[in-house]
Amino acid sequence: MALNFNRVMVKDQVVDLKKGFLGNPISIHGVCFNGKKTGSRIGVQAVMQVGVESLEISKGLENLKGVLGFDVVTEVELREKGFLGLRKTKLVCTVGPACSSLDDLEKLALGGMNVARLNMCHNTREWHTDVIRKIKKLNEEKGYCVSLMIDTEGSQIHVVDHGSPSSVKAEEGSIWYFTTEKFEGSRPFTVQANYEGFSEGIKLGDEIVIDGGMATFEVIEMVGNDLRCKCTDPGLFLPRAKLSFWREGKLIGKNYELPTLSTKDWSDIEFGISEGVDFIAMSFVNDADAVTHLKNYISTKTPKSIKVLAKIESLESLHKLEEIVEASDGIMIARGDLGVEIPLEQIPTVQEKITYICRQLNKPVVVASQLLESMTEYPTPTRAEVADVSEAVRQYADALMLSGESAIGPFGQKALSVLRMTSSRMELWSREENKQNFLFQKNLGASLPDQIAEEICNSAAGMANNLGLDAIFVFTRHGQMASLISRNRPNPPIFAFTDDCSTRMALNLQWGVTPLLIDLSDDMEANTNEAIDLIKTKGLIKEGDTILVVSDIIPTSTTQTVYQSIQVKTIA
Ligand SMILES: Nc1ncnc2c1ncn2[C@@H]1O[C@H](COP(=O)(O)OP(=O)(O)O)[C@@H](O)[C@H]1O
Ligand SMILES: C=C(OP(=O)(O)O)C(=O)O
Ligand SMILES: [K+]
Ligand SMILES: [Mg+2]
Repeated sequence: MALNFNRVMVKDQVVDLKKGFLGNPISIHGVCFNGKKTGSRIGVQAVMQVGVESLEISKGLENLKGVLGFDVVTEVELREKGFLGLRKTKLVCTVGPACSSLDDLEKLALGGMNVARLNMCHNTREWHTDVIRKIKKLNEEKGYCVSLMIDTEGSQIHVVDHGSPSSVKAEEGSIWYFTTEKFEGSRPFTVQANYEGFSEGIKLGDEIVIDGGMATFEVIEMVGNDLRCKCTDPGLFLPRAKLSFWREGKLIGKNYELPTLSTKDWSDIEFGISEGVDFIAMSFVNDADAVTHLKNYISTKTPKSIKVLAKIESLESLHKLEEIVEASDGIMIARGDLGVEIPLEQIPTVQEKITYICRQLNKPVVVASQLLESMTEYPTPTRAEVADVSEAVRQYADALMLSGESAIGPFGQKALSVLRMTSSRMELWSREENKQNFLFQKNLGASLPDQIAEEICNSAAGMANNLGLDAIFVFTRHGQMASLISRNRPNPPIFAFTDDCSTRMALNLQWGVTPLLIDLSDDMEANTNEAIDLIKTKGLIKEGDTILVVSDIIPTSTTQTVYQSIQVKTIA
């Protein structure tokens, strides 16, 4: 439901919420309804539903941001399909020129896009700002809940110019000149690379592989820093094609001399922070330190919790997988570049291993690249692509990602619906056929309350499955409890009630979790009743439905007892 009002009556005075009250930015802090004072967000809903008698004003517009309760898409899905029908696997769409209008973005949101990804490799700052504003507008004015992710360019050796804006064919035996020197207009058989040191350490006879195998060249002459090469395996140069260097069948680790985050990446990160994005995906992470460094940096720059996803796309990162997963807030399996660095036949097993480790260590994992590649051009996917998507769902990835399919393809919405339907189908099958693979439980918590939380969440998932309950309600400030339940991949949907906007947006990437914004107090009984009422008033829960309620709200005052509980409630 959207907060689609700009003005309210405050003590008989009309207040423009955008302009503020007496020159101060304002938010609705408390609302009197039927003589009873309620908190901010509950109150806001009362405003919309029945009108209010009076408002109390406090500073900061924060409370107005975001939307109470369900986002519009989940609400419709729930109404149509019931609790068990809610899709568990989350969907990420790369936004590009083919889908950047408000209308197209709304269609993707309606089609189930949970996270919009902006790849900072492409396009201008203004273009990215415009897309971010549009998505926020859809969330705030129309009640969608689409999180924002920026993806850093990373240090990669790639083609800047190969003499054409589109792809160019390299024929067997043709001679090409690789340089970093910029050239004007068209210079046939010349390729400009982005990185000065691209040819350092290269010897005669080494190979240059384009985009992980699109074409291959052999170095036949060194001309200063430039290379003259002969095409030994014909193929295509796409714009911005990636270059990798091989000797005697082995990758030469050239990328490692470059920093994980370039000057441009830092400036893009600065931009992401100032625009208040929810996730930063970091390209070419090679160790945990790079992730920790970025996370620390973000925490000094903004109070908002921005999640850092490490992209696994280098050979090096596979050697340090566990430490990288532990240091980050989530992982993206960037199969595109990974397939340049390791033999393609290893991708499926590596993917399975990464998704499993992420689940054990309780970090969300996104499977990315080429899921429905043929749909970048054609309106239907190949059978093999559908099988690949299903396999990622069977492995319990948290999320699936579209790249060119949505960014530049004319069938982006259709590709999204293929992801949606394929994942729902696989989820249903796993559940009905009892194919779920259970997790080897690894204990994560160090302190007693953390260990209790973990045990509660493991038991909650088991109980919900064994008893065939309708839904799991979890109250969570930082999202930890919700993700611990999600880690068990239970059958019923997980409704995560939080009063923190960034927690809500971060939970959008977690398997089976529907995040809802609500007013939370230290009184758990009141919280539970409010949550049930919220769903009841919408007619989405009925008498006799049985839900599991999990909470671990550590009270704000130290004199109160810590309240960690698990209850079963049958709706009266
Ligand atoms: N913001 C953008 N502006 C223009 N083109 C884009 C944008 N984002 C993505 N693209 C296009 O979509 C393709 C797929 O995008 P992406 O998933 O980011 O993969 P990659 O950059 O690795 O090819 C890109 O190659 C590029 O052609
Ligand atoms: C997702 C990936 O990264 P990017 O699109 O940024 O190269 C990938 O390499 O698969
Ligand atoms: K990138
Ligand atoms: Mg990549």
